[in-house]
Amino acid sequence: MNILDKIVTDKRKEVDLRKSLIPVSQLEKSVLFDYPTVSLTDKLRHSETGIIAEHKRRSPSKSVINQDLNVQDVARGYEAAGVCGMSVLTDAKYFGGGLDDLLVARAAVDIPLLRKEFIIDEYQIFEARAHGADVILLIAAILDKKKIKRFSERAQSLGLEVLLEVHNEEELHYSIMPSLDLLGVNNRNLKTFAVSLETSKKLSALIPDDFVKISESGISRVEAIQQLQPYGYQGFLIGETFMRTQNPGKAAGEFIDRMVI
Ligand SMILES: O=C(O)c1ccccc1NCC(=O)[C@H](O)[C@H](O)COP(=O)(O)O
Repeated sequence: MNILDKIVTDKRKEVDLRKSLIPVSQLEKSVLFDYPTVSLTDKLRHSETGIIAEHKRRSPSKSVINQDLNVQDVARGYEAAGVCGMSVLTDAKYFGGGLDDLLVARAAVDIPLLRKEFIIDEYQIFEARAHGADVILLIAAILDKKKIKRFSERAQSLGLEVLLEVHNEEELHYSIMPSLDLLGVNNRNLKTFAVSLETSKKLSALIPDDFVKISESGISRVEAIQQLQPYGYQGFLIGETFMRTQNPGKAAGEFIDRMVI
């Protein structure tokens, strides 16, 4: 079993339990459920830098990254740095996150928030809305075409934007559809953990121009972004590079300063 299979197997059990504890009708009563959302797509289209900064305590590929920080400080630091959006990992078992992290970030900042999660059930989209997300992630590698359509339409009906993540040409072919807002290419092979910016470069020409393109994972230097921009990428998802430091907001600010010189 590869890591994605393991995560999905555990996620199924977790989601079934959560559903039995908190019904959708209760999520719909959350104060945040009807709050206006903020568009990450618009922010990225009008940004010169396009940074989406992630809150990530640990990961299957790197184990512990940084468990000592306070999500509120990280979120405020990222916002002050001028990032376009923040990605909040909500998986507990493999990434040390949780839905509470999303709530704390929502209370702290106004920038668009991405719920970074392994979504396998519509229920998780209602959870995302109820906990203050503006955008959800759908990972093509763990969904079929029917589910991508159903989940993305559901998300948009709730006022959320949808970031679809792909890793290869095959995923791109079956998953592109009008109910998506953003197309992300993950440079990390989630089966082997090998990271290569070539994946973003190779797939860029296959992504229709009407989608905002995001390159995800393995970005540690401004030069990487300068290499990717000519391929049409307007968004860059960065986690470890910022989270390894004691002050991720400061690290993001310094990174952005180097981009605009
Ligand atoms: O990061 C991992 O090890 C990982 C393993 C299995 C599934 C997903 C994984 N990461 C999720 C992400 O997509 C990244 O957190 C995100 O793109 C930021 O990547 P990085 O800048 O390399 O931390």
